[in-house]
Amino acid sequence: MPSHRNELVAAVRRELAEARGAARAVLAEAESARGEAQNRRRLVREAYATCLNQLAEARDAARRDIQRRFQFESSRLAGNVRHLAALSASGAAGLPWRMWSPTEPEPGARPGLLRIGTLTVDDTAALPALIPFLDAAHLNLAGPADETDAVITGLLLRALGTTRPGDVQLTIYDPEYLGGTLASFAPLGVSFVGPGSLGTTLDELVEHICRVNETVLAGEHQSLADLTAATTGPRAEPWRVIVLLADSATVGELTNGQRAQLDRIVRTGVACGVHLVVRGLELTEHPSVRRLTVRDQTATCDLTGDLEIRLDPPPPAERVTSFCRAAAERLRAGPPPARLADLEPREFWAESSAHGLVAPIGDSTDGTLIEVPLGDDPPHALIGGPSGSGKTNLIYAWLAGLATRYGPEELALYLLDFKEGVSFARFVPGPRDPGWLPQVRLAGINVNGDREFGLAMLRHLSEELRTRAQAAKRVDASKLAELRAEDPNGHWPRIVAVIDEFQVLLSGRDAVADEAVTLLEDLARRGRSQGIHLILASQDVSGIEALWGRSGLIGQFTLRIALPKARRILADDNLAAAVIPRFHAVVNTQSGTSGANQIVRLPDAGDRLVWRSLQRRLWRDRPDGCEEPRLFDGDAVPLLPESCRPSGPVPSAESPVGSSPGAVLGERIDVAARPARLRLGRMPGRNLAVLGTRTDEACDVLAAAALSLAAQGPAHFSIVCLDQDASRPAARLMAELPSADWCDGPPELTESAVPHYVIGYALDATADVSLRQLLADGPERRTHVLGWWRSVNRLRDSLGGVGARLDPIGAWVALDVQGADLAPLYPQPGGPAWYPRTRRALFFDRSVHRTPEVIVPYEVNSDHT
Ligand SMILES: Nc1ncnc2c1ncn2[C@@H]1O[C@H](COP(=O)(O)OP(=O)(O)OP(=O)(O)O)[C@@H](O)[C@H]1O
Repeated sequence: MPSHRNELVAAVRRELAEARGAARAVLAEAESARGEAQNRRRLVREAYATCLNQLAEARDAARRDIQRRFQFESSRLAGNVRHLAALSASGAAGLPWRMWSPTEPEPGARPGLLRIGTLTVDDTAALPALIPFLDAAHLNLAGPADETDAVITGLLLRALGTTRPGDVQLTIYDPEYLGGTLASFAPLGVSFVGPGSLGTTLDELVEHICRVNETVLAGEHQSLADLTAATTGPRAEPWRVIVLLADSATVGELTNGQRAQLDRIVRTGVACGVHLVVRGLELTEHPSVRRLTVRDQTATCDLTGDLEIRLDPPPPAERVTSFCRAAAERLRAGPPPARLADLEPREFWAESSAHGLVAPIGDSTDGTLIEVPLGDDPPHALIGGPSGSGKTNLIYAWLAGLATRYGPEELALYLLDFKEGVSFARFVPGPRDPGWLPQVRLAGINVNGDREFGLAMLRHLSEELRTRAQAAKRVDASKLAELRAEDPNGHWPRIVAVIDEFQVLLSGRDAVADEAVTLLEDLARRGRSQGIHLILASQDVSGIEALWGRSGLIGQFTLRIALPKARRILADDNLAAAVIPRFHAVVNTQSGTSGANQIVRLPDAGDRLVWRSLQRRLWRDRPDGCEEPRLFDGDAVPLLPESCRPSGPVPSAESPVGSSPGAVLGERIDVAARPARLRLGRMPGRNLAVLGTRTDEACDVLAAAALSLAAQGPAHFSIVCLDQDASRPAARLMAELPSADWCDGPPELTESAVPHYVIGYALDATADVSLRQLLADGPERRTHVLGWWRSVNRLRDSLGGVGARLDPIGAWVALDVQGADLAPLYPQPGGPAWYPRTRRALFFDRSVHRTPEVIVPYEVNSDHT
């Protein structure tokens, strides 16, 4: 039994021990789970805290970013708004009062907005608060009278300061103070309306609106603003601004009729330039009414919604008074003369010259531009005025008007100035400005000594006239418009040739003057129908007298422009030129008859910078292939062209240039600036004598001849230099020639496989007889002498002395030798008409010339070594 009990106890103990063990295990497990859970909780807590921190940081960063972007965007937008505001309310429309001064409006520009104060949006810097007025709105103000009146004073001053004197007519109705409120505007000729006259004033305005609609706009334009934008010149009608400073009594006194008239003005006034500025009275609802409520130096406007406008202080009273006095003074003096920019059209190069050229040169006293025509009638113009009267300035103004209207396809300009000046140099590329006036084909400056260049230009135009006449004949056209219609792909611009001080060309009873008159007569007579127009200007009565003697010529110049004190330009009984003031001109398209005068005020067109910026605009727009103009500068010495130097590969003996290579002697005075050449064939007399004592020029002529011959094919040169002064240029020439000998005297005549040229400096210093043989027999054996003799007599001595024949000298270039001294070398008795000029030479080749030709010896070495 006890053992049974013991077993039971043992079993219970065992079970208990097991149970305890199991419970312990469970406990341990639970403890470990709890630890784990606690650990997780801690981790989660920590993660949560980190997350919260990160989120806070991210939120802060995002907020900072948003704030930065907001600030950037808002300051960018504010900058844009400020920029737009500066454009919309420029100058007097927007400047603060301490810097304020009136601004002259651009011609045809629409009025902008007017500043009344500033706006602050969030924390951006203050923006200008602008409101529309002229050509845009009526203004209806509400608020205390003194504050609204201050706003009205500022607005009126800004509106008047941005328009021309007289462009705004002001009417003020001020029943309370009888005009006292805005009295500082009185000098402008303001109409002050008394309490009993409001009805009449409103009736008049309604009448005015009817008249503008009926006669000025006449159904063609929606508003005066559109009409002004579509035309040049002053505004067709001034703006009418009516300021109604109403009080409670006025409101009660307004009759139904007056109210109805006011409503009509509200509806129709803006398009006709009639604007109301009303305080103390509610205007009827209309899109053109802008409402402003003023209180405590601030305002709200229906345009800016709830944004508060901080109002500008009113303009200082003395500023208003001084402005009004100055404006009244300007009004009395009339509008200022047009500026060069006022002559520009709205759109450049939009005109066709098929039927003529029309361009303004200035304005009349009322500011209307005066246009000058050139075409079939009148075809040519004569400008006259004493020195300093403004002829050049007038030509500049005319050219500006033409060059901005007609592109290079429509107009070609040939400009020649015989004055000792460079008036036309600005139109061609120069060291400071590579641009040019795209219409200019040719410009001659410093031409006073080179009448031959005038002649060359006339010959060129005459050639153009012939080409046009032939083209017109082919298509049976009798004038340029018809030729252009028949040949739309042809290039037939109108040509305008301006010759300043043209009398220089006609002075002197010589061949140049004779030929010039003949060519001028032909161009004047036939140029009309072929689109070639002449503008001749002169200060010298004798020049004009020269024309009067040729009725065939003067009769074609039906457009006359006389500057102050010009004589003989207008008809004898037309005295207008004697009485016009400075910088004015009489334009007369009826050959100067009295009764056909138009008086023009000329703009100042001489300012180089203004011209340069205009020309740059035109130059940038030049069409592809627009060539640089040819410039002839009488004071410039042309350089021997590179193509006339043997620096490149010289043609070989197998490809000779021909049997008579051409020696280049100088530049011809012609439109194409071609080199003058002397052909040296195997014929007797094919030698050249350079005559005169100007060593430098003689050396240059010989060097140009030799180098150009060497550039044309294989040749051998013998250099003979008998004058110490010429030894340097001679040595330099020798160094540049591919095949040359230095000889102490004229070489013997020998057979030569290639042409042999003897270049002789101061050949009159030798009595060597071999020279005579070279001259006489050389050319047929391909040996030619190109020599310099210091006088014709010495040349004769070289050829055998008194009685010697000069036949071996077939061509000569004379420098400082008088025409009479050249008689022995010239076919006509008495010698050519030639008066030596610096850097000019007379070239005569017996075998080609009928009369000698003036050339400009090239400078061969620009460094003068
Ligand atoms: N409309 C004008 N407004 C202002 N200045 C002008 C005007 N016309 C000419 N001038 C000035 O008067 C001066 C003389 O003008 P310009 O050279 O055109 O006269 P000109 O008749 O060609 O004289 P000249 O024959 O002696 O060369 C210049 O200084 C020029 O700037």
